[in-house]
Amino acid sequence: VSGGARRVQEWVHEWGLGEKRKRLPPGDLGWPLLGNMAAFLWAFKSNDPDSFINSYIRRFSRIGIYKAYMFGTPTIMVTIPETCKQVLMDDDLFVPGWPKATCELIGKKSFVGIIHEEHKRLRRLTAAPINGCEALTTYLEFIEDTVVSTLEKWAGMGEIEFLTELRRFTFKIIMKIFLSSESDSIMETLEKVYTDLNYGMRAMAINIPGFAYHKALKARKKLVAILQAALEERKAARATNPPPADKDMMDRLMEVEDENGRKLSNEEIIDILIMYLNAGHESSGHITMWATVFLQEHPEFFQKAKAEQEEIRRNKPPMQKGLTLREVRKMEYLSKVIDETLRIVNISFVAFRKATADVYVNGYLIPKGWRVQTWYRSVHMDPEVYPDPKKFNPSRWDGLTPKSGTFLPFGGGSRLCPGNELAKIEISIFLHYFLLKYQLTRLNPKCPVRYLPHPRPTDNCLAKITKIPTTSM
Ligand code: HEM
Repeated sequence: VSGGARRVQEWVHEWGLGEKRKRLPPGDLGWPLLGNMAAFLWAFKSNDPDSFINSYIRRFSRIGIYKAYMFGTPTIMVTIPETCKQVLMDDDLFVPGWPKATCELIGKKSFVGIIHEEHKRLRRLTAAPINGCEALTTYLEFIEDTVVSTLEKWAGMGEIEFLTELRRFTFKIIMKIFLSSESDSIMETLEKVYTDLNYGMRAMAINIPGFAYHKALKARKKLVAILQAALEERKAARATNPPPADKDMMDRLMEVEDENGRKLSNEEIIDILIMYLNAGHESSGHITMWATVFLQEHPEFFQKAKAEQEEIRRNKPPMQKGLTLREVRKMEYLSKVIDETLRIVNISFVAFRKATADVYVNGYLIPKGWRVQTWYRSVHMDPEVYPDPKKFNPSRWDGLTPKSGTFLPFGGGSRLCPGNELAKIEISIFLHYFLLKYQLTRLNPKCPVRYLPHPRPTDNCLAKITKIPTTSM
């Protein structure tokens, strides 16, 4: 950045810090207004997204904390396990600080906009019915039936967009948990609208026709209208009928009261649903696709993973119909495949926080009110933590228990993903049935990858799923 432009940016944003500004970490605030977004977008639109953080490491060494100007605000980026951990574990000094686009699209009353006790209460209410052992056992059969019938269907379909189909599959599962009594047509409409919402999530908040954010705002309006209608219908039904015995998450959210007897407003329920339905299908859909693709590209890992699943099938008691949670938890090698996929794909490459007071990390100042980005991606792609990081190698997990802060695919601290167990189970069950019976043939195996908002092949993984003729179930 030219000296003059840099000085203007620094003067505007750092002057108020007085002498303390000397304690800021190294870096620069880039160009006025744009900041460092051009460099970030350049890297993430190329085939080497890591070149963005690597340029800081090259210039200032691997200190794990740099200053920049991102998404319209001065930002401190933390990029190594030690600095990320310090930010993630301190709920008082760091609260969520997502860019405007994310907050507006996911909703201010969702978890991105609430903190401390309110956040804890709504997490308690919503996390156990998703991730608890009892809940997972309940969902297992539904997931399994869906996997078996979906794979069967795909095998008869010829060419499919594998990623698009997988997102439909994971959406079906999250709908079952959250809105089980809604119709298939609502589900289909919601799923389509979510694609537009998602593309706007990591975009600049430019509300002009033609920009991703504009389209995504329209998508949000549609989602709100659909969920509002569903909510009102349920409220009307409850006025005359007793509450249903079989509750989904919308029912739970409608019933919950705080210690003063206050119920959640429609707006709160809708924002929480929009957040969960989005977070609950995008990432798992993408990771399932990548795990399948990586296995198919590496026959030696495919065979090893398949042998484990065959062993599980052989040892199943003859009267037992489906898989049990215990069996899924015994899939040791498959779990390494999934962890390695999570590490290398980095679906959530970064999370956003805001400092509530001046705080020092590794001796450097994070000023009150500045944004903080925890770069999960650079932790996972750090050769000091994971040698040869670009190589997909499930065996790197043999005998390895990752040190705290070194493996953050689901984040950490109080914001740790509440769907992590559910996601792993969905992916494991899918791979179990896929490995036993099917294969994937991509039409464009060398198709370029787009990294924003999530890494995906630009053709959404056009492929054929076919039965492997020699295997019998
Ligand atoms: C492979 C799949 C998934 C990945 C990689 C993933 C990743 C993450 C990450 C990294 C975070 C933390 C963000 C932060 O630090 O602020 C997060 C939060 C969250 N995830 Fe997931 N997730 C996955 C699946 C799911 C599923 C299946 C659900 C729903 C059932 C879900 C619901 C959420 C919610 C609601 C949050 C916000 C938590 C909070 O702020 O308290 N995720 N996820």
